[in-house]
Amino acid sequence: MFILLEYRQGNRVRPAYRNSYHMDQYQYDIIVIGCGSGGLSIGLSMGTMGFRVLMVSRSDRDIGGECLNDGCVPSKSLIYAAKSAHHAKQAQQFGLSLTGSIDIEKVTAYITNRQEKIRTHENAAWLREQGIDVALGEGFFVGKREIEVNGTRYTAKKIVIATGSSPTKLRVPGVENVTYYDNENFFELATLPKRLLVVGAGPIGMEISQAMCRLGSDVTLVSHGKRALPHDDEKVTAVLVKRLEKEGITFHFGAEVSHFISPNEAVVVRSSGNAQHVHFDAVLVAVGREIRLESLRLKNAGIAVTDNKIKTDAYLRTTNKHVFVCGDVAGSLQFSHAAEFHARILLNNFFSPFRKKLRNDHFSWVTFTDPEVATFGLNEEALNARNISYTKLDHRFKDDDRAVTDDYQYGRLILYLSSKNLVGKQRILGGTMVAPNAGELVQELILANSQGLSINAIFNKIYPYPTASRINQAAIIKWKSEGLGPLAKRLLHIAYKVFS
Ligand SMILES: Cc1cc2nc3c(=O)[nH]c(=O)nc-3n(C[C@H](O)[C@H](O)[C@H](O)COP(=O)(O)OP(=O)(O)OC[C@H]3O[C@@H](n4cnc5c(N)ncnc54)[C@H](O)[C@@H]3O)c2cc1C
Ligand SMILES: NC(=O)c1ccc[n+]([C@@H]2O[C@H](COP(=O)([O-])OP(=O)(O)OC[C@H]3O[C@@H](n4cnc5c(N)ncnc54)[C@H](O)[C@@H]3O)[C@@H](O)[C@H]2O)c1
Repeated sequence: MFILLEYRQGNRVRPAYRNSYHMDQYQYDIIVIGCGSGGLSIGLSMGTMGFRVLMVSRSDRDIGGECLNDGCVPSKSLIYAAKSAHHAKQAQQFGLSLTGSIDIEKVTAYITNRQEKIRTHENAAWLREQGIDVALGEGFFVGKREIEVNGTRYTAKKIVIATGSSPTKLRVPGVENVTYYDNENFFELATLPKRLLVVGAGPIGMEISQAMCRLGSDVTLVSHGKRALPHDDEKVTAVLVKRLEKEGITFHFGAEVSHFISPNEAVVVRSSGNAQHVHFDAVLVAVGREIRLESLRLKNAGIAVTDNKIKTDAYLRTTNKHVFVCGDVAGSLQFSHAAEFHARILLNNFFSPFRKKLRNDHFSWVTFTDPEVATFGLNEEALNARNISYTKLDHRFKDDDRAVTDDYQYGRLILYLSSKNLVGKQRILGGTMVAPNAGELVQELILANSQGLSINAIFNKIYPYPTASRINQAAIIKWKSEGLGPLAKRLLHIAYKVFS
């Protein structure tokens, strides 16, 4: 029933018609507060269907949200620049000689240029061309179905809050004296910090640490957690950490910055109590996200908040039945595609009597380090918690021909398979991979997982040799052949005698 617009691909959309059926009691059919990944998905889809849509953004530059302005797009552009530099250095083993060093201003210019390309279809004028009204300013509630922006009030049948999240600040003594970055100012770097201290080993800390190390910074990473990427499989993240250590990053896990002695010196204390001094020129803080709700004046709309989170039901509906949440502000998984997924659920529920709940059982994410870490479906903890029986495949890449030619024999794929059902069908319940381009390699596994396909869909597929994704089939073939018992082998021998 609904069309989810692929706005990031720059499709031009014009409403096929403006709806003739107006709910004149309200100025708009829908108001969306926040024009990031979630808000744009909802607003553009509703606009395409001819509904009267008002989108609210703090400013024109804020359209595109964190993903375009301070998140995915600048970080992936930075990673691309760093990867190019890394590959050039790698080519020295084949006789190429390199001179010179990275010009960070050129890297920053590249990042800005990529953002501007996307901004051509993520800005107020473009949205208005699509027939969507845009109000620029901080939006807040003044009633159950009414908001105010810059002194003007607007009403709508439904309102969606898609206001995102903000970086958690590091609050330790002396922090006010250091050169402090988080994702909101990091991508405008004017100079390359010679020594960069990164706090936090989540996806931001890991992706940016590697990129900056490859661009020439001496990177030290300090993280509370005992390991990197706490939401991914430990065995897989250990492979990544080993690779990054080889590239020159120093890790301090189970540790925190207790205080800064000077603008260039931090005291790092391990959970054992041992303290160590770390010297740096700049600090990048990536210790998670906060949801800021004060400015929305939610009380005016009867929207309840618990533990600084908007109270919602499984359908992303707040305690005000006309108001919904979408994206990071929902306080669930915080990714651009999670925000798009929320938008799909809301759009479905706006138009269908068969309402969908938010369920993350088939969700996936990728950390864009090199190698990438890709995770999808249910992990071991979730399977055990739900008492689901499973078989675990732990497949190494050491004998994979493509891993040999392209030098990534360290790769690893973990898959969780269901038990056979009554007709002998086995499904992929979840998995994780660490390898170059793992995010692309697992796509067929994600399809099998989300569509409930049998593992035979992978087993029977003909893969061109030597595509990297043959590893998915290799894991299943290896497991099936190891499972051949004496009886099965005997039957095969008999069949061979009889039929050949
Ligand atoms: C460095 C970094 C890298 C990332 N990389 C990835 C990645 O590779 N892949 C991925 O899937 N995710 C990634 N993410 C996460 C992703 O950026 C977010 O999950 C996503 O942008 C959230 O979208 P959203 O629509 O919920 O919120 P946002 O994109 O934050 O949009 C919210 C918008 O609402 C506006 N707003 C807030 N309050 C108001 C108000 N009262 N009135 C008007 N406007 C308001 C804000 O200014 C903002 O423009 C990354 C994040 C960071 C920080
Ligand atoms: N590739 C991607 O999809 C991608 C990339 C970047 C960000 N994101 C999204 O953005 C979110 C935020 O990323 P993030 O990396 O900031 O957060 P995170 O919550 O994922 O990780 C925070 C890290 O900081 C550590 N930490 C917390 N407090 C600390 C302290 N005081 N001292 C030292 N370490 C501390 C934690 O142990 C953890 O390692 C992610 O959860 C993800 O949803 C996604």
